[in-house]
Amino acid sequence: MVSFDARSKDPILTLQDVHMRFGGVTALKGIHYQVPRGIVQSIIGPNGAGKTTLLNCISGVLHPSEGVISFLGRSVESEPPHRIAALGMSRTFQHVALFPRMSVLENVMVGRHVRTRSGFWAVGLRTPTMRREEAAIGREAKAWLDFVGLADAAHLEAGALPLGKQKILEIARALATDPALLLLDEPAGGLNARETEELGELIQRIQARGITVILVEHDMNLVMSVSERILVLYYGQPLASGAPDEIKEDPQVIQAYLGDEWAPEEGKPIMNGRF
Ligand SMILES: Nc1ncnc2c1ncn2[C@@H]1O[C@H](COP(=O)(O)OP(=O)(O)OP(=O)(O)O)[C@@H](O)[C@H]1O
Repeated sequence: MVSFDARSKDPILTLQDVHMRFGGVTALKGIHYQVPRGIVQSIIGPNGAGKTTLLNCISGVLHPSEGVISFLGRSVESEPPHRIAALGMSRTFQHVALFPRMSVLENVMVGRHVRTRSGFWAVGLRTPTMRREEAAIGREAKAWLDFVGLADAAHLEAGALPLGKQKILEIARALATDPALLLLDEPAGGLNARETEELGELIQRIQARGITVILVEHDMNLVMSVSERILVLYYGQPLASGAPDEIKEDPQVIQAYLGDEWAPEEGKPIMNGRF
């Protein structure tokens, strides 16, 4: 078992003995882990290793069968997703989940409403207070679109954007909740090399704003370039944890991913493809 002490004494997220069972399948088998504030923490592992299940447990989409998950010092393993979001955790999904008929700007405004008193649908009543709040939400949503580089697309229908831009829009919507912790589930899936590079830059700018990022991703170039620390999951258990250079050279990780016959030649990068 890999147990990792946080560098910081005040981790943003702590997992203690987290198990997740689906009938006869045990997707997570006793995860102990801590994520320090302010880092980009990646979670990698072969298909079926339990990465998405772990994100779902952290964000309240699933409740773990056993174990404790603390976010900002508070146990959240039994909380519903909206309450966890209100505490300052936000996420994107592996498959884009936007409102395709709404504009790009409106999609971000929906994210922002997590933080407001009136709520998205109540705005339809249009009292003066709500109108003021709505105008402020619009300004903040525009600022986030600007931040991710989608300001020019603000009034387009979200469903009309190419996939790469829809994925960035999902990130803008997640950021609009003002998260302390942002979970990204395979954000590079379906992106081309240039878009993936831009995504990497965006993740670094998000981190520079003080937001902790947990990244689940198969694109190893992206993972290696943005992560401060990487957790490798294998059959529902942590196999290794460390800085990118340590993970690249970890024989157990190489074996888990590639098998002995794919061991790299001396001096060549190990993880430079998609798994
Ligand atoms: N709702 C579910 N019901 C039953 N089994 C599930 C469910 N969700 C996940 N599993 C199983 O749990 C294990 C972990 O799945 P998970 O999707 O978390 O892996 P992953 O590492 O995210 O994989 P990928 O890289 O392919 O997305 C797999 O064996 C999967 O079949």
